[in-house]
Amino acid sequence: MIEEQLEALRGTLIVSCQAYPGEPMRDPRTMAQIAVAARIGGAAAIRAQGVEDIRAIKAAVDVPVIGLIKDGDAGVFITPTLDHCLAVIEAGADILALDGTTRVRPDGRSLAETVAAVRERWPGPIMADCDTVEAGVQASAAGCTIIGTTLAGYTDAREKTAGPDLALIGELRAALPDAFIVAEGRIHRPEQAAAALAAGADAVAVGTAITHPTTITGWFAEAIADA
Ligand SMILES: CC(=O)N[C@H](C=O)[C@@H](O)[C@H](O)[C@H](O)COP(=O)(O)O
Repeated sequence: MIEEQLEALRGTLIVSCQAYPGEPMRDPRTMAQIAVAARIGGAAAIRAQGVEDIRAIKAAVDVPVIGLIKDGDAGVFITPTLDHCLAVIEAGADILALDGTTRVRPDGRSLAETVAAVRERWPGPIMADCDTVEAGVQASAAGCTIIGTTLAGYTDAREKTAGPDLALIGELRAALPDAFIVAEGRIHRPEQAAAALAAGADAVAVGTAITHPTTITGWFAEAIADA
């Protein structure tokens, strides 16, 4: 079952549809419309934040929804505790995404304990948002189904690369030949998505460059100001 779900994602584009606290598009209906637009454009899965967005997007698209809950923006903040995991599952996500780093989690559980507790209740795919090779290896050993580079450059462990961390993708592929690896983070141009696959990723997740107009507008405004 999980194998079939992964095969359907191999070589595809995942689109992350998220608006941040206080932003004008922070509305589940808006996020669902963006998700449908991304689906029409070719997204094979949608990544969504928060119980309400997960529910709204699940009802609107016919592709898997990767669900997470962000709590805060420092330390462990992507689906940081078991309770957050259970809320994502309860909201109907097809794939559970959670922090996959080796850092201490707010509820005191390790990643392995969290995954084991989820597994007592739910058999679906789990995506670990990792920052290093060590984190990816640990997450894979803990039973996570998908290893993402989501947090590379967002912890103290690695420099933040300007584009995707292609070196980490290659290192993860070498360390985990059989893992399903998703390249995520700072993929801003189509050729970077292709490069991430060439570096060893099985699928590519893009957020900002497709679904965050404030940032995209800023890129253009800055280029004009500097011209
Ligand atoms: C670090 C963190 O909080 N990443 C979040 C994870 O869900 C999102 O804010 C990103 O938009 C997502 O990972 C996609 O990445 P990018 O927007 O760079 O294409």
